[in-house]
Amino acid sequence: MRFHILPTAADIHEQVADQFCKLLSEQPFSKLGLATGSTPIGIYTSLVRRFRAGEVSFRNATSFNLDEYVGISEDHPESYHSYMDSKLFQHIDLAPGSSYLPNGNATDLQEECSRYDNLLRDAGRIDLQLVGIGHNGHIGFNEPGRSLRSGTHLVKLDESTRQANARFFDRIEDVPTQALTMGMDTILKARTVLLVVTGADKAATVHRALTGPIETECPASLLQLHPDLHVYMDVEAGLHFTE
Ligand SMILES: N[C@@H]1[C@@H](O)[C@H](O)[C@@H](COP(=O)(O)O)O[C@@H]1O
Repeated sequence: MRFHILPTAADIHEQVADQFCKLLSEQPFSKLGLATGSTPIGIYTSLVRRFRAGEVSFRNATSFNLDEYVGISEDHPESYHSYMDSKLFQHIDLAPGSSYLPNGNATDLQEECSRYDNLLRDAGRIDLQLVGIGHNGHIGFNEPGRSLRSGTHLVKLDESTRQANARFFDRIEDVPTQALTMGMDTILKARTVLLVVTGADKAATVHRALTGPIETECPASLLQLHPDLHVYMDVEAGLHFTE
């Protein structure tokens, strides 16, 4: 586990974008694991800027997202399809058909989970997996519980997750109650995982996840088992690691 505690979130955005650019220049056919939420937005902004400056190309890359809500359409402004399109995909040269997200509107959600797992299996290991962390220690939408699932699966979102994500919706009632998420096994199989955490409100969560017991009640704690985990925190999020 390598810790990078940086002065500001902006520093993290640049360093993480550097990692993506370095990988793509060395291995243009890389498989990228992408995340949503507010934390990675600055990383995507930096990648778009570097693409426009001719510093990076995604032409030969493939991307897989961690998760998607169930019950809102793909073109809903808060769907993760819309998020990825507006923050990254429509601004870069990733080839059409090379970016994958689970389909939260599939008529048969179990079949959709199998389809996504088959795509992931056929693609092989993800080279660089970006993840954030929820306040309750979730990764993707792998919520705390007595057990965790290895593959892509349907989850009932925690009330605390719905409350946390309510800021993106008009009303709490509009926040979906379910989602599809990549499972922990797929995340842990990625060659390199970049965990990005910013803000004082996540300090206790990330400290518990990375120094506490490995337990399904804190899905992010399983990242302790990963052989190439890089943790990027700003000083606020990294508070308990430096005191
Ligand atoms: N499914 C996403 C996660 O992938 C993300 O890590 C988490 C934290 O989001 P934020 O970065 O907005 O705090 O929220 C969502 O629930």
